[in-house]
Amino acid sequence: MERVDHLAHERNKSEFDVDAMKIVWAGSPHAFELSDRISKLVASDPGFRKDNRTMLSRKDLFKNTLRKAAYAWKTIVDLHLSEEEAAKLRFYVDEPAYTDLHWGMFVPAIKGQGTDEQQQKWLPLAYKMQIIGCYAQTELGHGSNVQGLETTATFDPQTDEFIIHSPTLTSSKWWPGGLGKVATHAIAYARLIVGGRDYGVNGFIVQLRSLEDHSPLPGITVGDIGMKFGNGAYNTMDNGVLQFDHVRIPRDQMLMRVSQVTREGKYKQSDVPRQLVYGTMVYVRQTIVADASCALSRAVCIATRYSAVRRQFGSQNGGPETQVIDYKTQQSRLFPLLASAYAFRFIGEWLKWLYTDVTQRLQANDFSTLPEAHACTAGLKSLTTTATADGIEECRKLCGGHGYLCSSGLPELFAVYVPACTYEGDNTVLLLQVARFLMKTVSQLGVKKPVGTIGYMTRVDHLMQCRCGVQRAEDWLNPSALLEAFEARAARMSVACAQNLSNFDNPEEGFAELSADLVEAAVAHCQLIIVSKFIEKLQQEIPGKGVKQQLEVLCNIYTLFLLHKHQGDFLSTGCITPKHASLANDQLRSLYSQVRPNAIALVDAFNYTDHFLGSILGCYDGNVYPKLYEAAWEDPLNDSVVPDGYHQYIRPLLKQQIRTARL
Ligand SMILES: CCCCCCCCCCCCCCCCCCCCCC(=O)SCCNC(=O)CCNC(=O)[C@H](O)C(C)(C)COP(=O)(O)OP(=O)(O)OC[C@H]1O[C@@H](n2cnc3c(N)ncnc32)[C@H](O)[C@@H]1OP(=O)(O)O
Ligand SMILES: Cc1cc2nc3c(=O)[nH]c(=O)nc-3n(C[C@H](O)[C@H](O)[C@H](O)COP(=O)(O)OP(=O)(O)OC[C@H]3O[C@@H](n4cnc5c(N)ncnc54)[C@H](O)[C@@H]3O)c2cc1C
Repeated sequence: MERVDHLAHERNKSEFDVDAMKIVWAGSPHAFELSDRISKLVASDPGFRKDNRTMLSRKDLFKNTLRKAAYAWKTIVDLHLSEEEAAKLRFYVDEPAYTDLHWGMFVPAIKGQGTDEQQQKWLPLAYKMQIIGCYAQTELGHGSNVQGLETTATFDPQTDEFIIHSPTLTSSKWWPGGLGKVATHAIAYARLIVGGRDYGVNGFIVQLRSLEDHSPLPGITVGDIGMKFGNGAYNTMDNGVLQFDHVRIPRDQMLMRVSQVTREGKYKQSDVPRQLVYGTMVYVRQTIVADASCALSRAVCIATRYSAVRRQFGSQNGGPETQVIDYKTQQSRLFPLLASAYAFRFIGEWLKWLYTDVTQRLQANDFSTLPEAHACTAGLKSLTTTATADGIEECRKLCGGHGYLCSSGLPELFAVYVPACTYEGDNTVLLLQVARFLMKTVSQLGVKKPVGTIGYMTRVDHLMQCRCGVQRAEDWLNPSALLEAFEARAARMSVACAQNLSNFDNPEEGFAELSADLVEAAVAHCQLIIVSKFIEKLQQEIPGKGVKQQLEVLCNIYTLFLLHKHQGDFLSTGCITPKHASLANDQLRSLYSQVRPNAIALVDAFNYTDHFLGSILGCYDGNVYPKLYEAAWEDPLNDSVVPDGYHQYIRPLLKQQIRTARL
């Protein structure tokens, strides 16, 4: 049967080279080729089917995830896939699994915090998956407050071992992914106790399960913590609980890059900063920022295609009704999310560069950029995951009633995504870290020159009193006007917080009292980073007909949308006047009209397969209604015309009503 493209008329409207945009989105021709090839490989293999996920019981779902993970590994080995290809395969398989924590946290923790000898011993085993690891930091009683962890690792000089112990119920490890049912080993974080002295939290490699029959080793109590939010969704993951009862491990299983314990029981701190114990979190936060654009673009692709298919009201003389994408309200909700997906893509790329840079510096014992890397990863993780989780839910609403169906793909996407606002650092707690960094920067102005993402603070005197020069709506398209408005707002909010803080005798009390304002200042700073990196990206050469113009439109939408949404900040700090705000809004409306004919092509540029999207509403050909109709009949509830339970619960009720009616 010939495949009809119901969105062809939309694709014909586009004003730019979609193939060139696909390369910009992927990052390079090589990244595009890789992504395209692996996504098609996964989509065409029935072993990676995922359309029944929301209908399975937890046990069946979990077993199916184990099957897929093993099948993915077999595919990687059989096809001799490179590390890069394997990572893409995991991405397109699109099912959270214990392997994420093994590759995403266990391996990086050993690499970042292990000595050379430790890496040589453990990494080959982990690379071949002869051991499977998890990252066991969080406890029942403490997640955010890492220094409050209670698990102990006490050095026993008699036997040259550490004794790992959970002294209280609240010290039970709680949440680690992969721990519940799969991991054979953990990087367990525990308080290091040597000679009766507490040296704070450190990582230890602890074997949990037998490599022969998978039973927990003596002293280990381990299991799954139970069902989580949503059908399917993150329930493919075995988040676990773990208690240690005086479990002994050899001394050399303490990760010793940051600090060491000698055979004689002496504690030694190396010259790398203690914060490197937190290094794995910095790495993962950076990957989470890159992932935000993937999750948001997926939701936006579904909502954009469906908005072009869906018609409601407005028929004239019996003609077709209006496509809902043509309503200005729909555009004002959808297009900023489309622009955000692109903005997050580019900030993810930049953050990857920053992370690589800081890692190289750390290897050369240059720790100078670590505080900025921590502030950027923490702040951008917070900002992008919050916006993405909210954006996915907005996309569901943009799809009306059908968005609430699991077959739209949006409920599961939301349920899988939303814990990103909590894991790897609660988003508010992370913004407070950014705020601390900003307050330190302001307090050191004149003493230490701010560089990198806080470089704008060198012009603080100008930014405190500059006036916006915008006179006509088009003036808002000038990148300098936009940048200055965002810089002035961020600088003024930080300086105001710093001034308010100075009124407190006790700075910590002041910080706690003003924390809500500090979080807002941190948001302003992080938004400025995203805006400025988007603008920088556009200063580069970007090949392809009309590609750069489209990106300029998206950059302006992203920036002016933020200005509109946060106009309270911009007005109260005096960075702009109500007239400027109103002109910005006029400009935004005109930008929505410019993006409208290109909307479908802009989501096609993500190059997602129908398998990856997992959504009837977002399917490439836009043939939504027949597919929805067919899918309904495939629901297990429709296996029989008369439901199970009819004789037990419906028929007696109906009969009883007949008797009552006769009375
Ligand atoms: C199929 C086959 C496939 C094969 C191929 C496969 C390839 C596969 C690849 C798979 C990929 C999948 C991706 C993974 C998926 C993820 C899944 C989700 C996992 C989720 C895991 C987790 O969820 S895991 C737990 C995370 N749990 C937190 O996230 C706790 C937050 N809580 C804190 O993070 C701290 O506790 C908090 C608040 C800072 C206060 O810490 P505190 O009290 O000690 O600190 P203070 O505030 O006193 O800070 C003291 C000084 O340290 C500075 N500083 C603080 N942190 C710093 C840092 N990180 N780096 C540098 N510096 C730092 C600070 O700036 C101060 O500096 P200064 O003194 O100079 O001012
Ligand atoms: C799906 C999922 C997977 C996870 N995987 C892992 C894993 O693999 N390994 C692992 O070790 N952990 C894992 N975690 C745990 C996760 O890292 C923690 O839940 C997270 O760091 C938040 O900590 P918390 O739960 O203690 O939140 P809490 O700190 O208890 O937060 C509760 C509330 O208090 C607020 N709050 C806390 N402190 C402050 C403060 N100082 N100032 C202002 N407000 C504050 C927060 O903003 C939040 O609103 C996972 C969690 C989830 C949900």
